[in-house]
Amino acid sequence: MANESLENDGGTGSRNSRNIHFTSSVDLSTSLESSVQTRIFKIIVIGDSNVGKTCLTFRFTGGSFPEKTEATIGVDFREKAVEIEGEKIKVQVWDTAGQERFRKSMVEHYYRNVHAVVFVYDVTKMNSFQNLKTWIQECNGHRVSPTVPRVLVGNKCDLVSQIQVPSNTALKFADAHNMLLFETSAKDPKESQNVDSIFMCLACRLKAQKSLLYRDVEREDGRVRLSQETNINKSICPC
Ligand SMILES: Nc1nc2c(ncn2[C@@H]2O[C@H](COP(=O)(O)OP(=O)(O)OP(=O)(O)O)[C@@H](O)[C@H]2O)c(=O)[nH]1
Ligand SMILES: [Mg+2]
Repeated sequence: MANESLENDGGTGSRNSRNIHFTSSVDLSTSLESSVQTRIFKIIVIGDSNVGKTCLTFRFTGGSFPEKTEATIGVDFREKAVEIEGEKIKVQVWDTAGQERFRKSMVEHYYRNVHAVVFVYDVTKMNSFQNLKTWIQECNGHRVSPTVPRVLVGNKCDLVSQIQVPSNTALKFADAHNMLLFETSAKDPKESQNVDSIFMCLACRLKAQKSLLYRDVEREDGRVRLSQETNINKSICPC
């Protein structure tokens, strides 16, 4: 995947959105000094096309709802620096493509070294909820450890009159799969904090896993990819 560059940013023009670039690489030896500072948590966002994955990740990292999105091709990276109980952490969100034709060559990369998984459905589309089983199977099929935290997100709750997936049905499903359930809206500004809680809750759980390595660099094909700094959001654990 070295030097791979996918130009789509979901039409959002997000300044926090980054495509795949493994071009800014240096020898490991020259960058280790600064590598012990910040942990990076890789969180992937999975689900049917059109459920609002891009909008949710944009809301978390950019703080707003994108006016226009296009189907994600491959993956868009969005990153947010947060501070939890005094520790600076980078939350690296992988906004994946829901359409099979835009994701098939990328699936291995999605699940590789993933720290947490967010499964999204659209509360106004029963089909997107029923398809969660398939997304969970795909995740399990890629040897994602059961210890990797997973959460379930029902998006588009602002469309109250169109809701097809009852909360108690979603809750039962979440319980059965050992996941927390968030019902929210990427569009409704009043839900903004709730959207933040999805990712901050996962970051808090990951922070507690002391086994996760400290790193500011990632080995990729024998080289090292530098990560970029973004705004720091100080927070206490929302869980
Ligand atoms: N009403 C409402 N519309 C939303 C919400 N979130 C997303 N949308 C709309 O749903 C459509 C799809 O949103 P995206 O975020 O692009 O969907 P996606 O899951 O990233 O789709 P793929 O990239 O194809 O996998 C867009 O028209 C958004 O404006 C929400 O919370 N409420
Ligand atoms: Mg998308």
